Amino acid sequence: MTEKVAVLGAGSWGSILANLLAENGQDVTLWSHNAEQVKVLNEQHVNPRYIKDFTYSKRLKATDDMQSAVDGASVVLIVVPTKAIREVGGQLGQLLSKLGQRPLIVHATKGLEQNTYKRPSEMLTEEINEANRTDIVVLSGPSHAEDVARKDLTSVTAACADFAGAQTVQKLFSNDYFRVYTNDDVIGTEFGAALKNIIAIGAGIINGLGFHDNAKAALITRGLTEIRRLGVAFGANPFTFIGLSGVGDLIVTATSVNSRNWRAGNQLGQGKSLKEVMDNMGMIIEGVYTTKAAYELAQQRNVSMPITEAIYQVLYEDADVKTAIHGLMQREVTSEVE
Ligand SMILES: NC(=O)C1=CN([C@@H]2O[C@H](COP(=O)(O)OP(=O)(O)OC[C@H]3O[C@@H](n4cnc5c(N)ncnc54)[C@H](OP(=O)(O)O)[C@@H]3O)[C@@H](O)[C@H]2O)C=CC1
Ligand SMILES: O=C(CO)COP(=O)(O)O
Repeated sequence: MTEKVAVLGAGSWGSILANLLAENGQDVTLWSHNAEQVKVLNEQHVNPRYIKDFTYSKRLKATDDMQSAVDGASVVLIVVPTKAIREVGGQLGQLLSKLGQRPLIVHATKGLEQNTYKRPSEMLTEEINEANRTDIVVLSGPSHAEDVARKDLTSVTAACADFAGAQTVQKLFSNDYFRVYTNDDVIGTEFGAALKNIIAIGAGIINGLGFHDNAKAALITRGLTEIRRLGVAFGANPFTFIGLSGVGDLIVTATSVNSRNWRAGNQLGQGKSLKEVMDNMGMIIEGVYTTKAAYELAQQRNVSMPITEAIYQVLYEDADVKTAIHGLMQREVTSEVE
């Protein structure tokens, strides 16, 4: 059955997920707040600022009018950076209330809100009335937009407390190159998604400093331990962290030159300033913001996250990268298994 889907956010990931759904035969409208980008998408089927050398499906329509995208949609997919979730979610909530609609809400955003430390699904719960949504589903996992664009084989997770919601998303997105698993652990899925970006920055720093595979493997493994620690403190299922939205996403982000977080860390390791790195990226580097949120949250909850703390010192306290990484090796020795 063809579903009417609205995709809100036309950056790298939103535009490629919208394209995938259009290719799957869904009736998709992609909303962007940028009228010029919409014109180019509709007339030339390209989105060069975000995905280079790629032609989008002619089935995909774009608009800068959120109401026309959302009107009649049974599914709304939100793919904007964490810092824009409240604004876009709030606009959506008002529209759905005005239109009297109750769609399935899906999001693919990876981060935690500054100061409140809320997960994207918590923000959406607050911004969209219960009467105007069925379930909220999180779509997450190892999935670089560039790889999905070229139809590399990709597997991800659809997480929802209600199995039916996760299953709807599974059916909607799955095809012969994009395989969706279900999970009922929304908390673990969102913590894994947000926190892996911190470790990816660390892995980039390690590379930029000239360290090799041993250091990378150790950072990823111990990084996963502290991601799990914080997630479990908030009620996550520990097994989620050995799944696609946990270690899967950590591997793809902490080992790939396609990762914006890894590239940011790599440049920091090579001696560039954070400002220089952020000015040049042109796309969201979620890990920079998540590091601050996770560091503060870990302090508040008394959860040990030494790698996050070291990255925080580099990003926010102007610590020397080399000293911060060596500091991790000089801590008191301890047991691996908790
Ligand atoms: N890229 C990827 O491979 C993947 C990304 N993600 C996650 O998806 C989320 C989005 O990332 P991604 O698409 O890569 O980011 P990009 O930086 O590529 O694009 C962000 C998009 O959001 C738009 N946007 C930003 N603020 C607002 C706002 N207030 N209102 C409306 N639109 C806004 C931007 O518009 P403008 O052009 O005007 O700035 C842009 O179109 C992130 O949380 C990321 O971690 C998840 C999996 C894979
Ligand atoms: O989340 C991602 C892949 O799963 C994208 O990571 P980056 O934002 O680091 O590019």
